[in-house]
Amino acid sequence: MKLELNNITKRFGQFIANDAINLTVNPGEIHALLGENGAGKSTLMNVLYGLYQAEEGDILLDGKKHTFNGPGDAMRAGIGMVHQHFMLVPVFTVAENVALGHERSTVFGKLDINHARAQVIKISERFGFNVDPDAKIEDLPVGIQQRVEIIKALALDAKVLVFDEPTAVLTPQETDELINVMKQLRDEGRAIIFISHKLREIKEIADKITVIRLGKVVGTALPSASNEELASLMVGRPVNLTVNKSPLIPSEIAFKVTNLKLSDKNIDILKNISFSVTKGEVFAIAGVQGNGQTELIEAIMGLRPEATGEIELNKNSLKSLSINSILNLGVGYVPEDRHRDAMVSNFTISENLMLDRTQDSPFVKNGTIDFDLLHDFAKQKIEEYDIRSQGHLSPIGTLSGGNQQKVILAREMSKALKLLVISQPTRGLDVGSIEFIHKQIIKTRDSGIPVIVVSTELDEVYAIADTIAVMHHGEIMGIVDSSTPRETIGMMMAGLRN
Ligand SMILES: Nc1ncnc2c1ncn2[C@@H]1O[C@H](COP(=O)(O)OP(=O)(O)OP(=O)(O)O)[C@@H](O)[C@H]1O
Repeated sequence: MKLELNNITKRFGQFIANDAINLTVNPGEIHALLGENGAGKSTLMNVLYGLYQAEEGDILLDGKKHTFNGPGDAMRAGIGMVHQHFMLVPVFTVAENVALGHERSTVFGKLDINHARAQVIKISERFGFNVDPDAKIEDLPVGIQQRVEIIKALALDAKVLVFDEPTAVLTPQETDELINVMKQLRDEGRAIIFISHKLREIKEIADKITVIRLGKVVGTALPSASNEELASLMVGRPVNLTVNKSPLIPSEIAFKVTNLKLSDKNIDILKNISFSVTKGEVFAIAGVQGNGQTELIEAIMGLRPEATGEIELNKNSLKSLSINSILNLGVGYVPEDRHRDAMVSNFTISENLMLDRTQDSPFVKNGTIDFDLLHDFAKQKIEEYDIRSQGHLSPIGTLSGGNQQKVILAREMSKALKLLVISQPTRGLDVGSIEFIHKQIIKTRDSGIPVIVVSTELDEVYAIADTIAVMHHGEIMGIVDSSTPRETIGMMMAGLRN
């Protein structure tokens, strides 16, 4: 089915998120949408899926005009969406989730779980998905949950499929598998829209690329374009993807973990972890997601009191301190799940910039908040971090994913720091913002602060790390310096000791 979006304009108040956008996607084509954080990609997809109604413009499927008042209309017309944040009901089974939302469709009639189960099995077999129709969503890893979203779309035989940053939360192997599935869907003649900030993936699978900036289409490109060409088309200026940094100056140990152990139901999650970080050092923890990195950071931040071993910052034990006490010591913390742990959606940007700053808060005087000071601070950070929004009083939930991440980074990196702990610093950020955040991390390091970064992106690890530790199955496979070849790191990620 051919999709045409003609002159789509979507406003939020005075703000124009999509400005007369034209996009045509043919059957059997993977069409990538590329654009900076806040460029308007997700908004356009939400218009297509009936979540938003455009003020102007038309949606055409095989030349026929459609109006979608909700996702149900879009789904029935043959549009499927795999969301950035899954829209599944966690306490329901896979089959129940597949049946949900389809209840008014002719395919399912009423909530027909048996039919849904059969569909799950059939589609799983076709794509080699290995998904159990009776498993509960909340018990499944993210990679499998995503497959459920794909099954849900295919159960209604979606002819146009939208993948909005589907690889952001996947392991490299899951990404490769997803890329194969997308190719298979294309070869079956479906029209596919793919949104990603990862130029490598776009170049690997896209047939065409449309670039959006500030709500407008600014150009198209072929997958053969260089990274630099794509980046500058997207950001509107040249982007330098390598960070300049001076060599690590040997210094005293500021942070130390000794024999940290954690187990859950007799399974060892952290096995005797020991490492130290000096002042002014970026210590990166690499590894495939799910090898204990999350739990290690949680233990450091006081969120895993059951862990044994020692954790010290400037020779003071952090063990048995609460997360609040640790934050109040001057630890900046950017958690991996920003929605759950780092922001309050309906609070403004200003209010979110103040969160967690209870004791040392520069914005609180005599027990009251100095709003003028807070708003000035927010305006300054919006400028400095290039946070695209309608101002400091916008609720953070209305910002694009990448811009939400920038607010959290701005808050944590602006504290009087003794230690900075960041998980997946640039997840969901565009290349221009990645360049900026990497520079900020190096600036923090150069001011003598120890920095711990967890990242599943090897490019990122190499761009900023002085020292690299690789985790595998809850263990550190080796601690090496950043001149170590990628192959060695890759072998450690697969479980071989250095
Ligand atoms: N419900 C809303 N209310 C107000 N403004 C909104 C709303 N939804 C989106 N916006 C604004 O529209 C702009 C486009 O956001 P959108 O999420 O489409 O960007 P994006 O290109 O998908 O970015 P990212 O790459 O960061 O996900 C942003 O500036 C955002 O703040």
